Amino acid sequence: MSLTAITFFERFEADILSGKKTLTIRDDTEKDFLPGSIVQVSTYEQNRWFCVLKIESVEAILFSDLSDIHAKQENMTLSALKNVIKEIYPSISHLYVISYKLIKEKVL
Ligand SMILES: CC(=O)Nc1ccn([C@H]2C[C@H](O)[C@@H](CO)O2)c(=O)n1
Repeated sequence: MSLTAITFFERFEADILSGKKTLTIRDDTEKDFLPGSIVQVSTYEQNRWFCVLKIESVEAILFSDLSDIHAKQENMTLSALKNVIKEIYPSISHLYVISYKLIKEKVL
């Protein structure tokens, strides 16, 4: 069964809405997004909807293989990205790179 919703920490909302952040790296509980599918996006903290994304790809990756290319698409340095991932997923080495496209922004 493919997933149809995802949450992000509020602190990443602006980067997603501006198009600066075009991928996220998750553990295997969030690997089942279907490329081409439409996903509703809310904040983790308040479950507040803020946009719609189209999934482009889902690819397995080892933590040790994360590179500057992934960091750039997260709008972070590689060391900042690795620190964020270590905080969220301590001691998990098998991860998934989920690439997406912003298709609908929040209308104020
Ligand atoms: C519940 C949960 O895990 N939520 C997450 C997980 C990851 N992110 C962001 C943080 C980084 O930018 C990438 C790397 O995992 O994805 C998130 O916003 N919320």
